[in-house]
Amino acid sequence: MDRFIIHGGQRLEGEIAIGGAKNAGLKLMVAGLLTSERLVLSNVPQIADIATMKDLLVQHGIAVDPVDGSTRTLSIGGDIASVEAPYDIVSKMRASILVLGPLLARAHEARVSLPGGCAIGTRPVDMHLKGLEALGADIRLEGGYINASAPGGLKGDRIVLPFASVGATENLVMAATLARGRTEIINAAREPEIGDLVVCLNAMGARITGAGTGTLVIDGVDALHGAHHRIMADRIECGTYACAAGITGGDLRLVGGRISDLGAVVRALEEAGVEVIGEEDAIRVRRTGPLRGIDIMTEPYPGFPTDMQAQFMALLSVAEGASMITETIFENRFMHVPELSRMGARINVHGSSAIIRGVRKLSGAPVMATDLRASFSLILAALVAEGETVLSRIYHLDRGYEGVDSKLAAVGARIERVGD
Ligand SMILES: CC(=O)N[C@H]1[C@@H](OP(=O)(O)OP(=O)(O)OC[C@H]2O[C@@H](n3ccc(=O)[nH]c3=O)[C@H](O)[C@@H]2O)O[C@H](CO)[C@@H](O)[C@@H]1O
Ligand SMILES: C=C(OP(=O)(O)O)C(=O)O
Repeated sequence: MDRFIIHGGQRLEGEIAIGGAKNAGLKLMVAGLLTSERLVLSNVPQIADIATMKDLLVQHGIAVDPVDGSTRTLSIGGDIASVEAPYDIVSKMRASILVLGPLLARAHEARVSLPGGCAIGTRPVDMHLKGLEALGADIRLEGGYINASAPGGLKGDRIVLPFASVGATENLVMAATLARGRTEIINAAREPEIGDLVVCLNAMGARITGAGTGTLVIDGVDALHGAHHRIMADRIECGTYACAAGITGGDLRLVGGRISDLGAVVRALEEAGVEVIGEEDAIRVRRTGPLRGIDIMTEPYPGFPTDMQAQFMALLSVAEGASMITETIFENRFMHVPELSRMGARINVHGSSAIIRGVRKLSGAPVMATDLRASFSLILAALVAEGETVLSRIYHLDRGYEGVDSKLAAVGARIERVGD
């Protein structure tokens, strides 16, 4: 298993290219299930989750072909040969559950493994299932699988989500594109990745309005057709490297990053003493003064994203004064705390809140990645720690960050990937 060896103390300066968004790209690939024509996606990030999604689509009989020899552009489409999403793929990547709605919509049946919990929480899928039932699906849980069918096709309805779930909104919006009549999703999630999905679905012939608001209205159509779509820039990758500039007192241009997608992250950076400047097709992030402690609460978009919580925990570990971070989205998303503490951070967790008392310095240590964002928080801490940090289990990072070592090394970090 590969590890990162990081020597702290370097100020980061230069440019980092922000790639296509994992959390948009995965759902956009799934949208390829909705048409027999080709959906061509560009700006595809080269990360493990995208490769897993390719395996899943291929298992359904859908072709996923590189365009002009490059896997940065994928041509997706074909006839559905199997409606089963097996346990070995779904257990690797929870976003696999998103094939359920599209399979039901196009093939009128689906057999999808239940994803189960993961390191950050139990993550049930009850809202996905109830919403699909409202659209007329018959759903039975058997042997760890969701067996779903809608022999006469899905039928539009009004669905009120009890919580603005990103995945449930995406599953239902995709299912509703091919349902008969009108579907309304009330309390829909407003994350920019859903907006990106809606743009693509509409380019494929869907009729969806309300993206970015809490109500999505979908008028079903008989069939979707092929389209070309460029995957939006990854706002979480962008926010993560913004934290790298902030924690090292550096100056980074994050090329391709969009300030409007960062929302509450910009405010939090500024309050903490990090300057954020929007440029044409880039965001410049720099810090010249001290880092200041702040309070953060994670919330659905446009609130502060849970996917940036761990990175801010690292940043605030070396800020002046105390900070409080409250995690409201996932019940177990503080696994980075014991690892950051091993590097000298002073953090106490009380239920869903963590109190962080800033320290003057962190020290390098052997630490372990536990999930995707937690892993990056340890890299951020390592960038300013005295001495050497060895980060193991970096397969978590490979799920969602492309070329972490090369991107960081190019702006001055001392980071090296080593195998066993
Ligand atoms: C691949 C992808 O895009 N993942 C993102 C997506 O995950 P995901 O789509 O899984 O997140 P959700 O918004 O659905 O989950 C939010 C909360 O709702 C709960 N819930 C969700 C569905 C359901 O049927 N029942 C239920 O109780 C979850 O357990 C969690 O506590 O949004 C999260 C919240 O912004 C991000 O952290 C993830 O990075
Ligand atoms: C939690 C995340 O992803 P997933 O929903 O795929 O686990 C994430 O991207 O931080």
